[in-house]
Amino acid sequence: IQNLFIWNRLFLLVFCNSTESLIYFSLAVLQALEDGLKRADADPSVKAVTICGENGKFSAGADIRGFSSPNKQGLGLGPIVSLIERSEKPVVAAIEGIALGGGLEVTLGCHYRIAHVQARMGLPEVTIGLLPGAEGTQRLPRLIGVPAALDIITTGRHISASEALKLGLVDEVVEENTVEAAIRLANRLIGQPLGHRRLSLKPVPKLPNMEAFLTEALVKVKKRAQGCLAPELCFQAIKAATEQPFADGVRKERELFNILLTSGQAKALQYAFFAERAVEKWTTPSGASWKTASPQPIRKAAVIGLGTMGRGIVTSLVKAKIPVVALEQDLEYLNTGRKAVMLLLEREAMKMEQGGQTLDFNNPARLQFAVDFDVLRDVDLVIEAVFENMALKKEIFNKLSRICKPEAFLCTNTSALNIDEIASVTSRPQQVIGTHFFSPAHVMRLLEIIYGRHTSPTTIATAMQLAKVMKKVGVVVGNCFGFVGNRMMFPYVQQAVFLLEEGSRPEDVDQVLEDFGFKIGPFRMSDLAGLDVGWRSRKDQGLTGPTLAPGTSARQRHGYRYSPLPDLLCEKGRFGQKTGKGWYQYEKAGGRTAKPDPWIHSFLSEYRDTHQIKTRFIDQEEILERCLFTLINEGFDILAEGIASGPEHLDVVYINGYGWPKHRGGPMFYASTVGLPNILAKLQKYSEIHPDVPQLRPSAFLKKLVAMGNPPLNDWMSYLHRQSNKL
Ligand SMILES: CC/C=C\C/C=C/C(=O)SCCNC(=O)CCNC(=O)[C@H](O)C(C)(C)COP(=O)(O)OP(=O)(O)OC[C@H]1O[C@@H](n2cnc3c(N)ncnc32)[C@H](O)[C@@H]1OP(=O)(O)O
Repeated sequence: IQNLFIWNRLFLLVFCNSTESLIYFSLAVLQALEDGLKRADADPSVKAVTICGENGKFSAGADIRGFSSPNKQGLGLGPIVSLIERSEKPVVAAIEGIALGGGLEVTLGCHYRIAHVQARMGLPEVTIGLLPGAEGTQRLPRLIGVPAALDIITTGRHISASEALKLGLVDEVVEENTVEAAIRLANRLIGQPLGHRRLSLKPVPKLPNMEAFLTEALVKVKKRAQGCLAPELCFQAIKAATEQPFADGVRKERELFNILLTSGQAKALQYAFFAERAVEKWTTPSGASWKTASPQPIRKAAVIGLGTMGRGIVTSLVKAKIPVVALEQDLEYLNTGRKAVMLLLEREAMKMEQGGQTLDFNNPARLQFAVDFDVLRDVDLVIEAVFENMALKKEIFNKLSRICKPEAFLCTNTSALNIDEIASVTSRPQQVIGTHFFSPAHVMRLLEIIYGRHTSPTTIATAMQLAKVMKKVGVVVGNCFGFVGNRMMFPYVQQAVFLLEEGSRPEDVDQVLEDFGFKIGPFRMSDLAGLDVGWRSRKDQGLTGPTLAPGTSARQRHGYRYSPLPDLLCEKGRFGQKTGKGWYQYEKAGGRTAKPDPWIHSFLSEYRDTHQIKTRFIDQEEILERCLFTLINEGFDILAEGIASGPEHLDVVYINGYGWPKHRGGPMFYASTVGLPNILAKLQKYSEIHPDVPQLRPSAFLKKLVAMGNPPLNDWMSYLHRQSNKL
């Protein structure tokens, strides 16, 4: 696993691992590192040591899977870092590619660090629910000071070599061969004193107002953490470095690390890390798979429609360096859209400049605006992003099918519409695919990729590749109303509204779900998205509006419970933030600060009186269970129907597109922690109380899993013998 060379009085320790392209520490690597260091120390012919990675990558840190294995790999790294630091012979780290987590902590034990100009460094442990537990929380503040260490450790962000140089994290940045530069430096250092380079012996640089700084920093860390434990414990470990000698700080670090390691949050976050990577390996029930399908190159793309979604999609494509044509129906819409896109791009360019990057968008070869479909003749891929109207989308796709070159891919940005119906008006249904972006599209990471009955594996692979280039998480799902995300969202929002009928207020329901960890509760979310969006869809479905059959009961549709509350609000022009009033009131139309609205409270009382609904007190447990368990229940149906190929797909969708708290691992992971028998029992209870709500009736798949003894989440799919896509 490790190559050790004695070469010209220099000991070269090379991390390498024959089976993985990334080097992460297994027990064997740690053991070899320790043995190598001891050998170098004991051999009088060795005068200096250089540590580097194989194949141009230093190390991705500890093997994350090891944290949930019984012998907890990686936990022995701290003493090895100390061993490096104590070495009487100069040790130089040659950082190429990445040095993350334990990888970077190893370099902190080294006496000098040289990085390649393209190297990235970071301590991302916080993102997997941990802290840098190999003495990193004690060494980093000593090296670069408390504010910078706090930022790097509590956010887990990666930093570039040039930033690392500015911060003093590395001593030198080189453009050529890093290992040779490190060897040269190590040779120069032979016989030089090393005491001042041992970080454990250095004091933490003082700040004139350390106490006030830490108090303020803690408030910020907690606010950003939104219920996640790791950032705060990272903070505590760094604080210990400012207050205690190194050895005591290390003891505190270990204590805090163990709290995190045994917390459910670390497990959930590590599950989320692997889930995100698992969804890249997509498959469909018909046997198409990432293994056999190859993406086609996208050299030029087009976006049709410059509304909110289109603007964000254009911005994402420009940022991904894909030349793009932005198309609108007429010059007036085009000019409005162009202004909005340019504004977004200017803001993005400013953000990127702060990170030392540039964004070129004033070049017509990169970004072109047009009203004529003829400009689409040479594009490789079109993303249609007009509003949700089947007739309009079909008209556009028919036109695209005639104008675009035969090999061009046609994508529709839709949140619920039938991909097959849209594809049916083209002569190339195999190249039609749904790409459901989330608003704002240049910010949100999720891209739901929906294959239709005829979509080819190449088309899916191309859409997935596009997601990757746009730095999004693509999740391949089947075609059904609402796909995965919105389909699971419908029962959740529906329960939230039913709870209002029964006695809750919007702010009560939102509070419970925000305390659970959602970024915003269902009512704040509806106000943000606009209540008119759902209203239009319900009118299209004939659930409300002029097409509703006369005499239809106000609170029933097709024999099931229905709440007209959102329709009534829309009829009063309360569309949410955009009109300054929705489930909440806002300071003005377009305002962002939601305030509970006494008008809504009396409107709800009147409504309950009119429909003779007895108001009752609804506790937090019921709010949480009814909202979350119906969402999860729908998830089990989705899995049973083969709309998604595993629970991790649903979890990745929810974490990246719906503000589900990542430290709870996603809805299906959460279900596995609550226990499927508990979920089933609660759904049965609520379903008996509300027999007219089919969404509360437990999914057959959930029942089956409980009957099979509540197997672990990894095994769920093996209990489905045959998957079939409903559409
Ligand atoms: C008491 C002492 C305690 C602790 C000491 C040390 C703690 C740690 O070091 S914790 C680990 C810290 N490191 C990380 O969090 C890095 C995680 N990895 C990444 O961020 C990325 O993988 C990457 C930036 C390193 C590379 O990104 P990319 O090139 O996009 O590749 P992938 O993400 O697709 O990864 C490829 C492949 O490798 C697996 N993998 C990556 N890092 C780890 C790891 N640290 N442990 C285990 N596995 C890792 C990843 O899952 C992919 O696997 P598959 O190909 O099977 O999907």
